[in-house]
Amino acid sequence: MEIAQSPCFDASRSAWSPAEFERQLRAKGTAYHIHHPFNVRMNQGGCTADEIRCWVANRFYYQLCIPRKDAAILANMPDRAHRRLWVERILDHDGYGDYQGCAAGGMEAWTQLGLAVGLSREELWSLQGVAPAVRFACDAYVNFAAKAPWQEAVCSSLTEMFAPQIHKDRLASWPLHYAWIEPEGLTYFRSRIPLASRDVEHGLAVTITHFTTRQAQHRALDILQFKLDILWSMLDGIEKACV
Ligand SMILES: O=C(O)c1cc(C(=O)O)c2c(n1)C(=O)C(=O)c1cc(C(=O)O)[nH]c1-2
Repeated sequence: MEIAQSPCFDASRSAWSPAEFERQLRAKGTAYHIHHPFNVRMNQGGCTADEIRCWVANRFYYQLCIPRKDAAILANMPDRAHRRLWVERILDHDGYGDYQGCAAGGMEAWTQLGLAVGLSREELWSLQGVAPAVRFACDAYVNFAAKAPWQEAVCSSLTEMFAPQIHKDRLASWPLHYAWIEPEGLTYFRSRIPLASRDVEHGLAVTITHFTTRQAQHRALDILQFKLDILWSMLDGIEKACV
């Protein structure tokens, strides 16, 4: 898949230091979907119950795609040490073992969110309410992860640098604005905060080690922008389908 290239940079300039490269990656947070009008309105309490249900049902497709894209990356990773770290991401979402407690996994936690907002398990898992634009956006992420060199796919996961804040915002604002949602329904958001930070530590280490010329570092920024665009497009699709 072709990633759009940022317009003007001088490839002959020397590489950024790791610290400056990380700063440049983190600066991409200004384009995170935390700033999307639908997300802003949702966190300000402006959504109806139907709009919240619609967002939860559509976002479930993203939840479903994350372990599939992580499995695709795992398959492309030649190195055992990286695979040992990466496999945790799949288990985080799919769950493992006897399905008690945390082992139930993120998709089950998202299902509990669905139940808390008034969706049935069947409605959620049937994917009936998923808008085509949301499917296309999520599928683009899975396809990119399967086809790109694994380090590029790892780089595309770095939007997780910005995810703890979006989860914290929901934990702070939803109980105030949407008191009808049982607090246990918000467990998914709470659970992701430490996991996202752990994922980012590995993702940043891979990215900083792999993209070592100025040209490559710009490529990493373009990949991150591609993933930011996926998340933004998802919310565009959700806004169109749900409002
Ligand atoms: O709720 C959100 O806004 C949000 C965003 C993102 C993200 O930035 O990609 C992830 C998640 N949540 C999330 O829960 C999650 O498990 C996750 C995994 C990944 C990834 O790219 O591997 N992103 C995200």
